[in-house]
Amino acid sequence: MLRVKAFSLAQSVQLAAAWVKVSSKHWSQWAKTNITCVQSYRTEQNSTGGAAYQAKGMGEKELPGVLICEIGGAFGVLESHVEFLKKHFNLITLREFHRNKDELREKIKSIFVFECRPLIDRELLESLPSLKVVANSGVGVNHLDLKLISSFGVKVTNTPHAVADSTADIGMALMLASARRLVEGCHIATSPDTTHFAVDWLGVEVTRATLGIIGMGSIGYKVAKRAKAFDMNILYHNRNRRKEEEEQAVGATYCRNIEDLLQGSDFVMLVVNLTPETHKLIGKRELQLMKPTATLINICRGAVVDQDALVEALKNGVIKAAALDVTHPEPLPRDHPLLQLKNVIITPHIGTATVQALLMMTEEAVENIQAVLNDLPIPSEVIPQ
Ligand SMILES: O=C(O)C(=O)CO
Repeated sequence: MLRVKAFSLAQSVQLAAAWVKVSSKHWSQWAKTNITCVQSYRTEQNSTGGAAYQAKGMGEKELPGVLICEIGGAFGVLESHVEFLKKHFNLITLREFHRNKDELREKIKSIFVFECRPLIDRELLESLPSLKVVANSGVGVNHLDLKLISSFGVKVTNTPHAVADSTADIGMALMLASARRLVEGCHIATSPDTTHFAVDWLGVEVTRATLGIIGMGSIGYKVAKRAKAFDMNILYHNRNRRKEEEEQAVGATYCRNIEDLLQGSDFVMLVVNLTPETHKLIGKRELQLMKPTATLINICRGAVVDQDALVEALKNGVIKAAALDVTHPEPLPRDHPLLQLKNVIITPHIGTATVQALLMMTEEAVENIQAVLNDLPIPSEVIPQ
């Protein structure tokens, strides 16, 4: 289980005060820097209220070392983010580190994790005596061994705010696409065999339908906001109940029992962290509780669903359809039964695949690292429990 710290208004004020205190204390150190707040995505409820510091003109003093996997490629830092990162850090790739361990090991204060890389194992942690923080670019940290990392006195941070809008959008896109059978429609419209438009099926409307959201963190709440605009009835289940005013703002009803949510929803959307507790949270029993007309939407992690049970439920009409941005594994083997089913839509884990989200993730990760290195309150720390 993990807990993510989000800042309240009072904490944000505290953060600002702490920042002023620290920055004046270390003013000579910072005097040559021009610090600009680059964040624009934390203006709403749920926001950290923290600031991302874009430091300019720091060339004269040595920048803190941050270990990255590589630049470019599937698991590397995006080329377009390199200049921004270089304003804050001395970027050291894993390859450079292995080539020049003796000189670099003391210099590396943080690791920037992008798309699960670099792999943070005991060997790497033991070789980095000055390491203070592992900054994950993304919200899910199931690829990190939180206990192991914390046993080295190293903090872990993530970027729940940067990912929230884009991931909520994918949830809505999948729900609408499944309800209106967009993929089949697209196929008919573009197929070379189509001579006239003959659609022998109908979709359903999401308007006034009931959406059950399992997991009401930053992303779940953004989904609820969007669903409210579609006049949906909203049920939600979360470990911690939201404040009454937050529930009212989106018209969401809390279900203490997941069973009530499953039985009452036309669409069930999964937005939880993957932890031992949520592994296969949706199995045969849970699918059987859902309406035969219901659709399951997964935008968190594939392993939250028992996929064998899902295949059976979809084949046997236990539920109507599934729309999945995540599977286990990714991608699925090409002969996986989920890929053969007509009532399934699968996208390749694109919850945060937008220009804006990726940039904000990098900014939020930088903000977290800066906070740890400067002993400021950390906007998004992940605490192992
Ligand atoms: O932020 C994350 O954890 C993601 O999975 C991005 O889609």
